[in-house]
Amino acid sequence: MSHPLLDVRDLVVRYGPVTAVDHLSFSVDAGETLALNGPSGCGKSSTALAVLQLRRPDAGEVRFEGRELTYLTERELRPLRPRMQPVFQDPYGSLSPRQRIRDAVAEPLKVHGRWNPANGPARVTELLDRVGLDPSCGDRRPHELSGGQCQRAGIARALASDPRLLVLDEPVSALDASVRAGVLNLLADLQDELGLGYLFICHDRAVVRHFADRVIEMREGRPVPT
Ligand SMILES: Nc1ncnc2c1ncn2[C@@H]1O[C@H](COP(=O)(O)OP(=O)(O)OP(=O)(O)O)[C@@H](O)[C@H]1O
Repeated sequence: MSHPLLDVRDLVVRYGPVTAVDHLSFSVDAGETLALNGPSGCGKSSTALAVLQLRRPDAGEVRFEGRELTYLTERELRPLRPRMQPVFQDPYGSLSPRQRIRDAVAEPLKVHGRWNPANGPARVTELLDRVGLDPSCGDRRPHELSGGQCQRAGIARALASDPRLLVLDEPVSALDASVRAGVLNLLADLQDELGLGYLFICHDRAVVRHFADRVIEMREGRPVPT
């Protein structure tokens, strides 16, 4: 039986007395972009963290490729984590400042036991090329790249794990308007090519309308009619 790539039912995230996500349900298919849109504090990032199981939800179900994640231990989650990758807002903050870009992109291959000294370096160069970065960028550190280049490097690192779902938490919000379109076009091309599902979190309604197949408008942890 076919199932959505990601199926979230009645998700609840609380921080003490604050209910950040209040019985939210949605699904994302392969090759589809679902956007969560809404003002600061409406629960978008809390939803992203709960989907990724980086913060365990207080209630609800998160099914990824048909498998319920909320009951799994960290050990059981480990083999699934490469398949659902985050891309965060701050391109500099999501890469280690001392690590060369080439090593940052190679790291997931090494961690997941897919590094082969014979073709690993070529795979890294291929990933850099796929996100529109010159191979020379691989020798630099994050602060030696522009914000847009750095975000592309973060996307290359996410792709190194061969993900099926990208959780994109405000991926272009820290970028100048002039480089935003380039990164969004890259994400659209990657989706077409690889059939990736995107959970796209963005407070900018114009960007969301342009980029997403479907939009959930959120207020206070809940969907509101658009
Ligand atoms: N670690 C935390 N501890 C306590 N409260 C938190 C924590 N993280 C988020 N919150 C609260 O949960 C609610 C939802 O926050 P969340 O960051 O998920 O919203 P958001 O829509 O992503 O906002 P932003 O765009 O500003 O990041 C807010 O009221 C916020 O103050």
